[in-house]
Amino acid sequence: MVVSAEPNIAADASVIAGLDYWRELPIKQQPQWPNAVAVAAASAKIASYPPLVFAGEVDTLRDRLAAAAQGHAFLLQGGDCAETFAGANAEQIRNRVKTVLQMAVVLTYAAEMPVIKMGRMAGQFAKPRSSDNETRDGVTLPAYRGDIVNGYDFTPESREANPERLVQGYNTAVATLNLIRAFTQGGFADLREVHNWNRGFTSNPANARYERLAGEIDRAIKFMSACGADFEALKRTEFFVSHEALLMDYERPMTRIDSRTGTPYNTSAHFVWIGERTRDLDGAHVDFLSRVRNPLGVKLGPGTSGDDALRLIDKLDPNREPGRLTFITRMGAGKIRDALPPLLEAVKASGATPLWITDPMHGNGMTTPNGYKTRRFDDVVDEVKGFFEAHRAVGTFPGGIHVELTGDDVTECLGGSEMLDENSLATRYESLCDPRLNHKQSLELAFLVAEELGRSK
Ligand SMILES: O=C[C@H](O)[C@H](O)COP(=O)(O)O
Ligand SMILES: C=C(OP(=O)(O)O)C(=O)O
Ligand SMILES: [Mn+2]
Repeated sequence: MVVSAEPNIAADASVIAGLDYWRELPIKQQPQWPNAVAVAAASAKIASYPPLVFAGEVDTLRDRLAAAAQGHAFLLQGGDCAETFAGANAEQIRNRVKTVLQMAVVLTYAAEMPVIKMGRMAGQFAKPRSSDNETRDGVTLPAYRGDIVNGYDFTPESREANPERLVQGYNTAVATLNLIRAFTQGGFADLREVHNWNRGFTSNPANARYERLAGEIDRAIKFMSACGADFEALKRTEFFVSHEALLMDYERPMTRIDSRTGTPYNTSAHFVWIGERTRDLDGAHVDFLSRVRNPLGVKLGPGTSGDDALRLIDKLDPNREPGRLTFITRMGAGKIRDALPPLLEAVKASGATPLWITDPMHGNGMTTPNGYKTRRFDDVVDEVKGFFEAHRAVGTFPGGIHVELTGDDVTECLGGSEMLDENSLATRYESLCDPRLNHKQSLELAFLVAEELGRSK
């Protein structure tokens, strides 16, 4: 990746060779591609395309996350469980960006600190699955693994992994990121406008409980305005993109040597994370990601021991670099109060200071009798509360939230102020994988997290 007229710094041959060492290691959750030659051709094509992000932006994000790890910023990470190619249209991208911006205003006010805005966007196309296959009415086909691998339609043709989708994934990520940059740099993110959208939400009698906080923000903005604050600067905002680094035939060709430093960056996103199912210490994903400079996340489920966390730190952040490592805990509302404190204690005792954030979605899944994967809004909120309680008890900083959400009015999660029930799930269930908070549920969560942030001060 040539980024300047400065002399290019080449990577050591051993660094480049190391980027392929994962091929020697056990690997999980990869598709059964029918045609290895076509996969190699697609990966080579992707490798020849421009990076999505510049390494300097990735470094900026690392600095921002370092501030969060030290208790001076809060991370808001959100977006679809599985982005789709069809969903990469102006309206749906706008709604998601808008939702994250609206949540961020509320959280910024409550936390009294910067909120780092990050989408599960522009690359969240590959899914790990509990089962390799899906059976419907006695017919068994490969599971849907995300649009970058195969189609959702339940036919043998659609479910076969198709390497052309790798290139389509790249192109869709490019188009998505381009629009995100346009929205967040071009005036759409204007603080006053975003706050007005929130007034629309709180003026609904169902959300009266949040009216007081919205009123306070209103007064704060009027005060800033009266003082002559530079609202021009507040028309733009930083926005980072992230996804689970799962599909190696995409992640490897997107990894390039930064000409400024001679070190590898995964240029498919600013931030990538390793999922709960692929975080084996001796596995391919951990090895590969240990070699890139991006800030990394690792999902930690309820079975994680203190020792597991410490060994992940040693492997992924041996130099204890501020902002390098984020632990994304996803314990489940019923387990977090028991499972999280010992982890926090063990890591704290080691002297390491990763950023801790909560994913209150993935430990709270359930399936309704009529077959919908869903989550209860109350469980999501309860896990967030348990996260804050655990950090308060141990004296560590609850540094952010990671949520599956959409800006659309879907009916995928139960509850919230609209009180969605099991019968309403069928009305507008669009997720191809896990259920997302809809626009209103997302805003409501932001107001509830704001209350917790207030308590933590
Ligand atoms: O998003 C996370 C996983 O991919 C998802 O929860 C797996 O779902 P499954 O259990 O239906 O395979
Ligand atoms: C697969 C996911 O989560 P986890 O690895 O925590 O199960 C996800 O974030 O969509
Ligand atoms: Mn998910």
